[in-house]
Amino acid sequence: TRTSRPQRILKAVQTKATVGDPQSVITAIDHFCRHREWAMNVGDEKGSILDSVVNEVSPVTVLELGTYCGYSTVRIARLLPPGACVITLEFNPDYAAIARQVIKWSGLEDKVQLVEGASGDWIPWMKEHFGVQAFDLVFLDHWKERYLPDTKLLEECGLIQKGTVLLADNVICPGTPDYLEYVRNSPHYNSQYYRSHLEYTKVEDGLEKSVFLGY
Ligand SMILES: CCCNc1ncnc2c1ncn2[C@@H]1O[C@H](/C=C/CNC(=O)c2cc(-c3ccc(F)cc3)cc(O)c2O)[C@H](C)[C@H]1O
Ligand SMILES: [Mg+2]
Repeated sequence: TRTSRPQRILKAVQTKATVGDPQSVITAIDHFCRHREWAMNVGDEKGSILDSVVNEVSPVTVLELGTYCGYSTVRIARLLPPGACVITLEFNPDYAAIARQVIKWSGLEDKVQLVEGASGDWIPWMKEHFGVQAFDLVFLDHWKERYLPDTKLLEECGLIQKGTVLLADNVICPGTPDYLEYVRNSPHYNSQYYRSHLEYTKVEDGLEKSVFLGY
């Protein structure tokens, strides 16, 4: 049977990128998705905004919701200092398997903990299982209708504390209206929109950065 798009993305990495060179992995995926087949990676334009937020926060523990092929996992992990790590949740086993190989090719496996499972099942176990006190940065890029319920779950589990930064992809396209309304109207968040474009296109999209102010 035909290969899947994530399998073709992995092949592009393995033929075009250099083992142990995260930037070449990012460049290979962006080139493939811009010139061969579009795919829903955060991409280079929004990826630069993601990079600037990671550098600004200099997080020790990062949570990523929705690994997909591991593109944004590599973008985040390549900027983390020794001792810092990104826990990334992916519930589709085929995507998780591809992402593991992309992360391995980039040489960043020591900074990444890829957990195969659903956010709703794993978030309540984060403290106990991973010894996480609170996340410094959360990157939301999974099913758009899950952004709000998972944010509320993270709050309930005490995984969002004063200073935690939430960075959400696709707040315009496909859009996350209930999440946007929540973080923009809540007195507990200071929210900021970074206008950009849908990956590899001229369509408007953007990232929303929301800093938790405490209770
Ligand atoms: C209950 C499960 C929830 N918990 C979960 N727990 C763990 N993993 C989860 C959970 N829910 C989902 N996932 C995983 O995350 C990934 C899902 C990612 C979803 N992303 C989009 O849908 C999107 C669409 C467009 C787009 C824009 C314009 C278009 F025309 C077409 C497409 C652009 C974009 O940048 C986009 O990120 C992955 C495929 C999926 O297995
Ligand atoms: Mg996205």
